[in-house]
Amino acid sequence: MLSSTNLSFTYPGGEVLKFPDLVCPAGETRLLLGKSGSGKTTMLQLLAGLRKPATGSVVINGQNLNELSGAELDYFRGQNVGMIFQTAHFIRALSVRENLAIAQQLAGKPIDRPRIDGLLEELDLGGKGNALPGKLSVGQQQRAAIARAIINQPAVIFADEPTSALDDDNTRQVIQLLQRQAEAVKATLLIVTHDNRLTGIIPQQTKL
Ligand SMILES: Nc1ncnc2c1ncn2[C@@H]1O[C@H](COP(=O)(O)OP(=O)(O)OP(=O)(O)O)[C@@H](O)[C@H]1O
Repeated sequence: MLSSTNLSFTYPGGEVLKFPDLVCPAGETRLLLGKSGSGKTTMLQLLAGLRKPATGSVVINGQNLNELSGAELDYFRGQNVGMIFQTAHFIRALSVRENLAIAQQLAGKPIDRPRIDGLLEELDLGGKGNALPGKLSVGQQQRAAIARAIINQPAVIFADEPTSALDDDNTRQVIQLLQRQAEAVKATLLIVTHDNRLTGIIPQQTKL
């Protein structure tokens, strides 16, 4: 469950950016749409607690993010929020499997090897656990990024342009996987996109 009320933000010297209120139940997939520069990435950063709003509040799973200190917020994010970006960001010197293990440790959880291997298997990466992320194809990297985002069974998954680097086949596959995985852990899935391939298949949409 994710909700936001009265959010606004101002970059130094910039205009006030005001954002629509959101109420996203557990299990919902919603697109965040808007033209370039409208504030999609900024809103995602506010919702994920990566930036502090000038006004307003964000509530994830009953927790108002404004009430958390910096360290508490980092810990809360590790446990409750999964993030996927346009291109995947991994620790390059570590294998795919170790990248997932670190994500579990950062959330204060014990390393769960069977969950890691099961998830990789499910995302068609069963043979790639020992590979370095840089040795994977772009589509495989995006699936590994999905694995890392959901490894801790977050309440909310934020995806910022997750399909813009992918061809049609990989786009369809990645979105289906994301939705299936979000449903499996009953997460809210919020996708920032320009991608017209997604607007036809995901009816819940918020426009900036
Ligand atoms: N770090 C920053 N410092 C100052 N202004 C910024 C910064 N990041 C974004 N902005 C400004 O804030 C506004 C919203 O930017 P944002 O990146 O959130 O838009 P967006 O909708 O995600 O754009 P795009 O689709 O092009 O990625 C823009 O006017 C942008 O110029």
